[in-house]
Amino acid sequence: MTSAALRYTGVSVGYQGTPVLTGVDLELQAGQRLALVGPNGAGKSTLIKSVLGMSQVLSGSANVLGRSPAAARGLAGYVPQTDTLDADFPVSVRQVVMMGRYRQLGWWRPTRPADRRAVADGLEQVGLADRARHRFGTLSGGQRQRVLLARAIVAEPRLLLLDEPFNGVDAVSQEAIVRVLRELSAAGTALILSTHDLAVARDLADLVCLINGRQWAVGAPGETLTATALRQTYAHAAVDLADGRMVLVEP
Ligand SMILES: Nc1ncnc2c1ncn2[C@@H]1O[C@H](COP(=O)(O)OP(=O)(O)OP(=O)(O)O)[C@@H](O)[C@H]1O
Repeated sequence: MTSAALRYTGVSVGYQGTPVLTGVDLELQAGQRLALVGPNGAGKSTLIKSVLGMSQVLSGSANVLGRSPAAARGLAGYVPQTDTLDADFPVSVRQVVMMGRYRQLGWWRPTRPADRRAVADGLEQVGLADRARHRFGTLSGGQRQRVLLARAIVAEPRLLLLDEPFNGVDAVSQEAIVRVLRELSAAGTALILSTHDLAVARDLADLVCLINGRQWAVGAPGETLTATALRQTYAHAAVDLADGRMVLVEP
């Protein structure tokens, strides 16, 4: 039997020895899509970073692709929030995507035909084949997000983490990203994405994890995106379920 893509048992994560999120119990199998949902400062990015070895696991047992997060470093794919990147970075779209091949290639080696094919396929998959020669910084936010997704895809990770991939993304880019994520999970990639959008979580995820300083719930969207669980997690926000829609309302 192959090991789970991710298994966290009683995990606390944080920085410099101080926890920001506690009580995390998660198990994710190949091909499953997990949405992390919670308010600003809930610990979504910190949890994602813990999988990548970029924040600390302070207690409990954390297993990533059958290893400790430190030993799994570089194995999981990562699509960061685009607003954390320097858009003036003087590189072409193709060069950004090629960076995803460096782990397999070694950055000191010339690219091989297989790498160039993978980059072309990755750009095709996210619908940006015609932008390959463009400068990364000239693209829109949604297009840049799709380029970063292509960069992650070409590394062929078994586990892919995406930090708020739909932030500031228009409907066309969102649709393109959702389609690619569905294709990836159908091919066996396990996905973890953070989002503030409850409709995205409901429609895209097999599992939803509600967090806010601690884990409040994990399970299928129908079990977790309930008024009671969302009120607990968001504390200050009311939840209006009128018309079957779930909306977070500031008091
Ligand atoms: N490098 C860091 N060092 C110390 N504390 C940090 C660091 N990064 C984040 N934090 C703190 O950890 C807590 C959780 O932040 P995190 O970014 O994980 O939340 P989030 O759920 O992703 O929020 P948002 O929705 O606003 O992106 C916050 O209180 C934040 O100030």
